[in-house]
Amino acid sequence: AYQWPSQPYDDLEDFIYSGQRPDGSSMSSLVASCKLRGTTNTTVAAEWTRFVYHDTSTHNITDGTGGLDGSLFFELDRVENVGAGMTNTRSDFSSFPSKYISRSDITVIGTIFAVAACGGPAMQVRGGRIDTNVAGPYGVPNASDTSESIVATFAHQGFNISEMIQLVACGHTLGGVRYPDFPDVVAAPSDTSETVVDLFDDTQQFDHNIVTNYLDGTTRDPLIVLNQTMASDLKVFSQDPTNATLQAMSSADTFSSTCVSIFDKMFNTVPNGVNLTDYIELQPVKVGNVQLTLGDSNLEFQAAVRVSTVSDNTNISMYWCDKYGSSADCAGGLKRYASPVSSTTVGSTVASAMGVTLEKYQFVVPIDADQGINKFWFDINYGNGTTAVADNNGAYYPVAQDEVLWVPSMSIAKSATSTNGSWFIVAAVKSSSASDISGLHIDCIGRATADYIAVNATYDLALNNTMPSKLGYDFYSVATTANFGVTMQFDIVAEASNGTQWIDGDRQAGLISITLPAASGVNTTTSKSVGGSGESAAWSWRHTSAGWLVGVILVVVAAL
Ligand code: HEM
Repeated sequence: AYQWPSQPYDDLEDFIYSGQRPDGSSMSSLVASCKLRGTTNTTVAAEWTRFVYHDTSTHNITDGTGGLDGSLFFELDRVENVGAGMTNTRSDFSSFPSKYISRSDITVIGTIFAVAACGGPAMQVRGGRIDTNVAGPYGVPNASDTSESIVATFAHQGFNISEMIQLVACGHTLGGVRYPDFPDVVAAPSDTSETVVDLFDDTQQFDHNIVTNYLDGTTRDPLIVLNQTMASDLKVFSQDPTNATLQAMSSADTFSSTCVSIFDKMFNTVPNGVNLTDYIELQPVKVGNVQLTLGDSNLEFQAAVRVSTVSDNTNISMYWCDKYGSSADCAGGLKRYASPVSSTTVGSTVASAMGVTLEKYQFVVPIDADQGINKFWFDINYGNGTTAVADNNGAYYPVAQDEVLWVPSMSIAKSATSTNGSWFIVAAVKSSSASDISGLHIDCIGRATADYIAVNATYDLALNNTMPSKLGYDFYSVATTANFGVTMQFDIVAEASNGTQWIDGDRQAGLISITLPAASGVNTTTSKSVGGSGESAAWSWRHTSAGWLVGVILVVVAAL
């Protein structure tokens, strides 16, 4: 069962289903509602879907090289990749790769956002693709290629004739062919400064019209009915003279299920040696944005919990145990709890296609430095008679350490207008441990760079005497110098002389300038029952009404 924390799963899951980066910038919204690209009559979704196939195309099934590895980002000057759609897509994707989500993962996730945005199925994908930083071999078929050459090219990529037909039909249900990129196919409009896209079928939707129109002879597909030298879809489809492959995908349902399975094969076309993650499933309750840091007069703890299928009556509380003092680890049953400071509706086009609504509840609470926090969990009252406790399968959500903490409020974001500027990073180290610490550094990575190449760098932090100690912490800082691009993620690592390491991991420099709402008030309870869900510090059960019943029985048995 899924357990938090779990990278890269956590970041992939949240990006796929929330559709956005941790700082709120949404990739999914770029394609939502099957949006048209600018003033053209093709869609952003179509451009993104063409892009994924062209990255796949460098795969060589014989020696296992190439495939989805992000090489396409360096191949757009090739004739096989001509078209404004390709450069638009590269630019759309460029700010979203992150520590655990590669450029090639973004390319795949972009396609599932695209398909779902245009009424297609919600597809599940894996993560873990590894990017190359150089162009790969040539490999995309050109419309002018002979039938034999097109078949051989797909075979080289690992697709047989029927899979080739399926892949082309599933791709060419979206978008079309544009003048001026393909003047040999599409006739020039009267005003040649315009972009005209001749669509493959009459709809912008991800639907089976591309198939039925071909089968009943009404197709308008420009790669079938226009310039016959360039009639690549005709060359592809007529490899099966009986049309059995297209017949088998000529209903809405069979088209959808065939495309899910052939796209899955395409998405998993990666170089040998790349181990993809499991399929990334939606977690009904997902914890994120967890951070313990220093506020003005207290420590401050933040966490967000994303919950599906909530209503206006849904009520959520965060509970936690102290780390120090007489109530450490909820001794005596003492728990603290607070309400969220805000909530936001999130959700990618994939979540919408699944019919799921997602709400992210943000918690910000003051923590007394003498009490600390060692674990937290959530009590959810859905408001419809159902309650649940989200406690990480009984393990609770741990707060790993408080020896070294990032302080975003004292750190400084690089200038928004400069791509080159540095981030000023401040870490707080417990004064009681400071003398024991033999090394303090940050390991940084930026993947959203101007040249698409990940930048890694490590910096030592030095004691900053201009920042007086407070709340039992000393302050250390460093100004980064490498050009990490739009966002940077880092781990702060402190090493004690006895070899112990304390890590404040997976911090996001992109969160520096984000102002959080004021902290909520903190309540305290020693009651065994939390919010009617039967939760207690000593034991817990997570299952809604049935869990509550089991809880009542256990309480009765315990009382006897
Ligand atoms: C024989 C193989 C293929 C050939 C020769 C071919 C050729 C083309 C051409 C010439 C265009 C017009 C591009 C433009 O004007 O920007 C196009 C568009 C497109 N292709 Fe393919 N294609 C092939 C296979 C595929 C596959 C396998 C997929 C995806 C699975 C795909 C997805 C798309 C999409 C979505 C568009 C529309 C792009 C837009 O509207 O901007 N194609 N294709």
